[in-house]
Amino acid sequence: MSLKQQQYINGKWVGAISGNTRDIINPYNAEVIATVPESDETDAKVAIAAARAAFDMGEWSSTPGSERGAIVRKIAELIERDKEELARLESLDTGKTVVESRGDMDDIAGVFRYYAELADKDGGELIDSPVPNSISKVVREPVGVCGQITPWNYPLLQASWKLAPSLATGNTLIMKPSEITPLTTIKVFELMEEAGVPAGVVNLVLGAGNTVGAELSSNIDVDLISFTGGIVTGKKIMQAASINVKKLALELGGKNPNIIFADADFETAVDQALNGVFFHAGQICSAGTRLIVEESIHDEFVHALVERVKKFKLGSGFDEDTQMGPLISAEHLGKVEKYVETGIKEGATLAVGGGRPEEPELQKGFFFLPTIFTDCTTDMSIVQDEAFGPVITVEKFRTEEEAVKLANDSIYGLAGGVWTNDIVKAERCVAKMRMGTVWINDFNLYFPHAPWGGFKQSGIGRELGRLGIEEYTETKHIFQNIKPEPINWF
Ligand SMILES: NC(=O)c1ccc[n+]([C@@H]2O[C@H](COP(=O)([O-])OP(=O)(O)OC[C@H]3O[C@@H](n4cnc5c(N)ncnc54)[C@H](O)[C@@H]3O)[C@@H](O)[C@H]2O)c1
Ligand SMILES: C[N+](C)(C)CC=O
Repeated sequence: MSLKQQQYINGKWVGAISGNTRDIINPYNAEVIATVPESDETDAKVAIAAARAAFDMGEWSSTPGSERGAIVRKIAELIERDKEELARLESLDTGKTVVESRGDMDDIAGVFRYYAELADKDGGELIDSPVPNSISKVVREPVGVCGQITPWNYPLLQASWKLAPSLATGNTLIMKPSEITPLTTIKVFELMEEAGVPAGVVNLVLGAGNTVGAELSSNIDVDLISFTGGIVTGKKIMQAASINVKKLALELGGKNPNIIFADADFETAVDQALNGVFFHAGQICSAGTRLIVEESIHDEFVHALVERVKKFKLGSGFDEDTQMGPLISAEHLGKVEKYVETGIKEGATLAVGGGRPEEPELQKGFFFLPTIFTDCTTDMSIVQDEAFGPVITVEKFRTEEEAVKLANDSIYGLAGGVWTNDIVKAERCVAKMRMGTVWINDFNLYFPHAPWGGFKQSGIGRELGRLGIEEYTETKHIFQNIKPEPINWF
């Protein structure tokens, strides 16, 4: 592997101060694929100091937006140049199919291109001042030092949603990828160095959440913390960030309803209900794992899903005919197994799957069969909790109102879908669905131009789109008196 198996602090590739390392595991066969530094709070403090000094020096924040944009565009070009290497690295690290990883790399380059274009587009706003002889204007400035913490399921994609807008707006940053999937993030730091990002502006620290992540969340020199991950960690970060009232952006989990009306195009809805869940073995925050199906087509719909699921080809992400890879780790496999056991205990009916595959070649990896539960109700924990694996729960409904009520019965509010050929009905449902993204006759589509984020406990703030850039800026009002004179009050 030509990758530097190190972290990047203040423009230098370094190991952990303690000398500790961590093995990175291939989820397909549990083999070690890399060994990287395992840092702790001490290394995080050094990286934070570097980012603070770089920001306070002001070189990057005062670089014209067009020049910052050119560097961000260069990063996009380098990602496109190294797309195949990056995609293979992502599949090696996560187990997802290389076809999916290639798609991710296209999306990631697109995110850098999108924010490169926005880097010089905000010249501020002149206000029509109510005060005579004055100029009132509003400008947006970088927030400062940003701590960025990412999960293991879409390692580089989630990193790109943070790196590109924060760089375009002139911030400095410290990124901590998930300790189990750091490889493509390391590679992109190599590319950012090659693109000419100045030393200290971008810093990469590798280590665990309760050490490096906790330091980033609580250190008073960090002005903003942007986190993507689980709800439990999100709550801890929110608490830690209160130390200096950091700005906070949280992209948390989801339990995403997918409503199928009887008048939807049947074949398309079946196909897309599968697509909406089983990519990356269901390890997707916005996976449509909560199917809510109109009673009149329920049995036929479930039958069609089950017949398709039985034929899924599980295997190595590098085999072109593999449709679904493994789960990320032995620990996560254990969690999904427990979730399925709970479903059975709660009285849901197992329609297909429910265990590990039997093929000898899949025994070393962390594989779990695609699974469908029917006879599910909202009081079951399997309907309320994120499975983060290849598991669908199916509920039935009779009326439109009931469908929407079921869909909203959740602490989460990340995403949802509605399938129907009656567009007025779809619009009525969407207006009542409490989620950050709702798809009509589609599922799981996202692109850099539209914001992404959650209602309710799925998060705070938005990534992507223009809102994604606003997360990384502070708003300043500047008032100028152009005819100053004494008031003679005192
Ligand atoms: N909303 C979104 O866009 C989105 C996208 C991807 C994943 N997710 C969510 O991410 C979760 C899966 O990812 P995960 O298992 O890596 O999540 P996680 O919360 O376990 O870990 C995410 C990151 O937080 C770090 N971390 C852990 N404890 C920490 C602490 N005390 N302080 C600071 N950082 C800490 C981890 O090291 C990792 O880098 C799912 O819930 C999924 O829905 C959400
Ligand atoms: C946001 N998304 C869909 C790319 C990944 C969620 O896990």
